[in-house]
Amino acid sequence: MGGALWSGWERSDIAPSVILDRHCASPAPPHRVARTPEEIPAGFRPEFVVLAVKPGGAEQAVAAVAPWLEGATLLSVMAGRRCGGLRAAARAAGHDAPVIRAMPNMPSSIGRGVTGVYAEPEIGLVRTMQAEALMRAVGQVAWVEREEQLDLVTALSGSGPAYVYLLAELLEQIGVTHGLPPDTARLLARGTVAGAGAVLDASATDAATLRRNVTSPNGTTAAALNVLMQPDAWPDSLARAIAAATARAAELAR
Ligand SMILES: NC(=O)C1=CN([C@@H]2O[C@H](COP(=O)(O)OP(=O)(O)OC[C@H]3O[C@@H](n4cnc5c(N)ncnc54)[C@H](O)[C@@H]3O)[C@@H](O)[C@H]2O)C=CC1
Ligand SMILES: O=C(O)[C@@H]1CCC=N1
Repeated sequence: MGGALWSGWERSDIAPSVILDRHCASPAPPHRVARTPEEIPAGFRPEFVVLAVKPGGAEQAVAAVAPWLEGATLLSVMAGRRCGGLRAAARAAGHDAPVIRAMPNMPSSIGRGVTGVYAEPEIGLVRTMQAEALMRAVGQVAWVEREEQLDLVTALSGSGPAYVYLLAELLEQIGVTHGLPPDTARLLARGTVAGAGAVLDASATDAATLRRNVTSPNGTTAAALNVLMQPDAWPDSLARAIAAATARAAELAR
């Protein structure tokens, strides 16, 4: 995810930055990569320190970047991990860094992400605007008022691209199972998901109306939707999936 965000930030006019990751390719100057904290230039004073490690690595990562936290805001994209816990980790490392949490998603890598953002109440306007600008560089932004709402955002849009890819995967598999050549099934499945997404993007029409526009009375779509829209079919399985992901985000907080 850090790489996806970076690809957007690199295209924008972000101030000189240092990426700390053993696995990162070298960015274009004036940005640079550090394989270890020791390689971060002395005197570097970042306005934001972005945490994009796995949630379980938060404490270790905060400790590693502690020397650069003075005057900086922590911007975490980690699922679950709460502002309070991250702030405590920063305090334990010697700095009382304010925390903003963002939950982006993978289309951020092509500037088409959607990000839910939450800021601690005492975060000032300048930092709020800066965080918004960072996330707008990779797509659309929606602020949430309560931190726990980010768990639902994580389940809905953070993980959401995986649900859409699963749909493409299953359509392709079913096409092959029922006799289409694999290349044809792949083209049709991917093209359908991508094309339907593009229409959603290009139109202000709500999704239910777009669905109805495809659905001829007594036609093929109606036959399929009669299966998918049964209360115990997609409405139930998707609701349970989102609930499971939301609960997992809350677990990660602990
Ligand atoms: N993958 C996704 O679509 C999304 C992920 N996230 C969040 O982003 C975070 C990262 O997830 P992924 O990118 O999927 O994981 P990943 O495993 O692909 O990337 C983590 C990166 O952190 C680096 N790293 C780990 N510990 C480090 C340390 N102490 N110092 C420097 N670098 C370190 C690793 O080398 C790796 O490149 C997670 O907290 C996840 O919840 C949030 C939104 C979407
Ligand atoms: O699966 C995860 O935990 C992360 C958070 C949202 C997308 N990937």
